[in-house]
Amino acid sequence: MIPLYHDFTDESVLVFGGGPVGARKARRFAAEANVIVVSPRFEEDDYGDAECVRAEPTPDDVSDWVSRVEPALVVAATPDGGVNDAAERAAQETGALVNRADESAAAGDGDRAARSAVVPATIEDGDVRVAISTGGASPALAKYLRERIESEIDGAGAMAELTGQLRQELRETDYTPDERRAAVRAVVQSPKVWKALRTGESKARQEADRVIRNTVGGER
Ligand SMILES: C[C@@]1(CC(=O)O)C2=NC(=C\c3[nH]c(c(CCC(=O)O)c3CC(=O)O)Cc3[nH]c(c(CC(=O)O)c3CCC(=O)O)/C=C3\N/C(=C\2)[C@@H](CCC(=O)O)[C@]3(C)CC(=O)O)/[C@H]1CCC(=O)O
Ligand SMILES: NC(=O)c1ccc[n+]([C@@H]2O[C@H](COP(=O)([O-])OP(=O)(O)OC[C@H]3O[C@@H](n4cnc5c(N)ncnc54)[C@H](O)[C@@H]3O)[C@@H](O)[C@H]2O)c1
Repeated sequence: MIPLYHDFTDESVLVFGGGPVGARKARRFAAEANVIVVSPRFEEDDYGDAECVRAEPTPDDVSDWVSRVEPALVVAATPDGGVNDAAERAAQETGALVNRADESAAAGDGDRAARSAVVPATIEDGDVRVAISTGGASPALAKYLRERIESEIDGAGAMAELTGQLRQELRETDYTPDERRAAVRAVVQSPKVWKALRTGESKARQEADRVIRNTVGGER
C-alpha cells in the first residue's frame, strides 16, 4: 500500500452503515467531501455535515446507490458482509475507491481488494499531516502511535508556516542554494525556535533570524 493524500473537495463519499464506525468516517470525510450515509438507523450523535438517508439496501440495491451518487470513495461499514461485498464490487465497477471497515486489510495476506483504501490514524497541525497505518493489521497500534506522535509534533503547523515564509524570503537574497538549505534546516532543528512557537513567550521569527545569521552570516 502506498500512502497518498487525496483532495476530496467537490467529490462525494458514499457511506453504507450509520453505526459508530460509519459516523466516524462520515465526520472525517464531511470536513472536505459531500458525504451521504445510507443506513436504516442513525443512533450516533454526530454525522458531521453528512446527508443521512434512511434506507436498508440489500446487496442487489447497492450498485444503484453507487451509480446514482457517483462517489470518489465508497465506505462499507455495515455488519452485513453481503452488503459490504456488494459495495466493494460496485466501487470497483465504477472506478471508485473502497474502504471496508469490516475486513482486516492485514498486510501480506493478498486478500485486499483492488482499489481498496485504508483510513489511517491522522494528526493534523496546520498544513502538517501525519498519517499512520499498520496496513490494517492493528488499528489499536495505529491509534496508540498517533497519540504519542501528537505531542511530539506540537507546533509543527506554525513551523511549516514560518519556514515556508523564510524559504520565500531567502529566494530573494544572494545566498547560494546550499546556504538557503542550510539556513532552513537550522531553523527547523532549532530547539529555541520550536520553544518560541509552542509557548509564544519569545518571538519565533526573531529567533529564526538569529539562527540564520549564525548559520550563513548576516544579510545579503
Ligand atoms: C486508525 C482508525 C481510523 C478510523 O477508523 O478513523 C482505524 N481504526 C481505528 C480504531 C480502532 N478500530 C478498531 C479498534 C479496536 C482495537 C483493534 O481491533 O485494534 C480500534 C481502536 C479503538 O477504538 O480504540 C477495530 C477494528 N478496525 C478494523 C477492524 C476490522 C478488521 O480488522 O477486520 C476492527 C475489528 C472490529 C471487530 O473486531 O469487530 C479495521 C480498520 N480500522 C482502520 C482504521 C483501518 C486500518 C488502519 C490501519 O492500517 O492500522 C481498517 C482496516 C479499515 C478502516 O476502518 O478504515 C481508528 C483509530 C483512529 C485514531 O484514534 O486515531
Ligand atoms: N474500522 C473500525 O475501526 C471498526 C471498529 C469496530 C467494528 N468494525 C467493523 O465495522 C462494522 C461497523 O461497525 P459499527 O461499530 O459501526 O457497527 P454497528 O453494528 O454498531 O452499526 C452498523 C450500522 O449499519 C447499519 N446497517 C445495517 N444493515 C445495513 C444495510 N443493509 N445498509 C446500510 N446500513 C446498514 C445499522 O443500522 C447500523 O447503523 C462492524 O460490523 C465491524 O465489522 C470496524
